[in-house]
Amino acid sequence: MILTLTLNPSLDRTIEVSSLDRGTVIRAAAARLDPGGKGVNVSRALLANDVASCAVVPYGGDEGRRLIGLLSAEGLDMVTVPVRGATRSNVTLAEPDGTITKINEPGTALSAAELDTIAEAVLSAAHSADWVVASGSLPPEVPPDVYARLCERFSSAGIHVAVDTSGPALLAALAAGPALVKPNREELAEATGMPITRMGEAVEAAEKLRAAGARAVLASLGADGAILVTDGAVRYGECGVDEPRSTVGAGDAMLAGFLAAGASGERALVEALAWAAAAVGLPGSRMPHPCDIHRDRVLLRPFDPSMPLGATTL
Ligand SMILES: Nc1ncnc2c1ncn2[C@@H]1O[C@H](COP(=O)(O)OP(=O)(O)OP(=O)(O)O)[C@@H](O)[C@H]1O
Ligand SMILES: O=P(O)(O)OC[C@@]1(O)O[C@H](CO)[C@@H](O)[C@@H]1O
Repeated sequence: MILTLTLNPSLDRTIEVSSLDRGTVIRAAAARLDPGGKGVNVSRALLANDVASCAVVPYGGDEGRRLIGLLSAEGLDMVTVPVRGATRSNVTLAEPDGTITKINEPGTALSAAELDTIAEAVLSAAHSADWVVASGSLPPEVPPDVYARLCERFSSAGIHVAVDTSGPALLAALAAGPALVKPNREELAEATGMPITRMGEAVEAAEKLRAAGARAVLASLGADGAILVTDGAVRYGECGVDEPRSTVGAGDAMLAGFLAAGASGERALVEALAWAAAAVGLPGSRMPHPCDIHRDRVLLRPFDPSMPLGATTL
């Protein structure tokens, strides 16, 4: 079983616009609402592919109740923790050429008592977990070492921890020795202070994250695919998408596919790339089902350090 923790979940509203003209009234072509937050999406992708998962989800206010309603309608196995502050809403503006503009609210602060309750919920749900996934940004005032402390706790109990976050929370988590981190290109650059313009720099940055404590690094590089850097091996692959609809949540689908396939080696990388590409082909932060996933489109290639990386995407 894969347990996910999302300290800062969201309602994800996707608004399709024909163009984005600042300072004008824009009439939207369509809109959709998805449950969101990185760990929540990992659990949704696992559920869609019949892999056992449970999501720990703090929620508050009308938005929080709506979030839990949407997740219940999907049939997600959850431990919900009521908190005082309202759950945030994140907005994606999607243009016809695939350009995405995303506005993420900061979320509302969690008190020390609320954090303790959430940690207890994670600890009691983790008894049957093989992996704990700590994903997404931290709400305001949450100490940056919160994922690091979870990591220490679970690693000593023999439960693997995967972390997908950014900034100080990622740096603190690295020092606690997570089994896996899943940075995107911006997070790799931010965590290492290196510009990432070529594949060789991405691998070098991933090695720095390993030197800082992560055992394996699955780095997502947008349309350029992903690298898996482990002890003694660098693997690279990509997967084309016929008609990209939304990259939002593609990294979460990638992490879910990787864990579902055993979290190591080529097979897990193929699965990660196939799930991520499938998510890119779906609107909003919809997670892929088996019928959306095409493993035969994945190409694993020898890694070329001089390969330039394209423009970054969200
Ligand atoms: N335009 C694209 N075409 C094909 N595959 C893509 C494209 N964009 C993303 N992907 C796939 O999705 C994976 C994850 O994308 P990205 O690096 O943008 O993750 P992310 O920033 O963590 O996403 P999110 O935080 O929204 O989940 C990439 O490694 C790649 O495999
Ligand atoms: O603000 P964070 O926590 O970094 O990211 C939150 C978020 O952008 O991540 C998911 C996609 O990965 C969305 O469902 C959600 O809106």
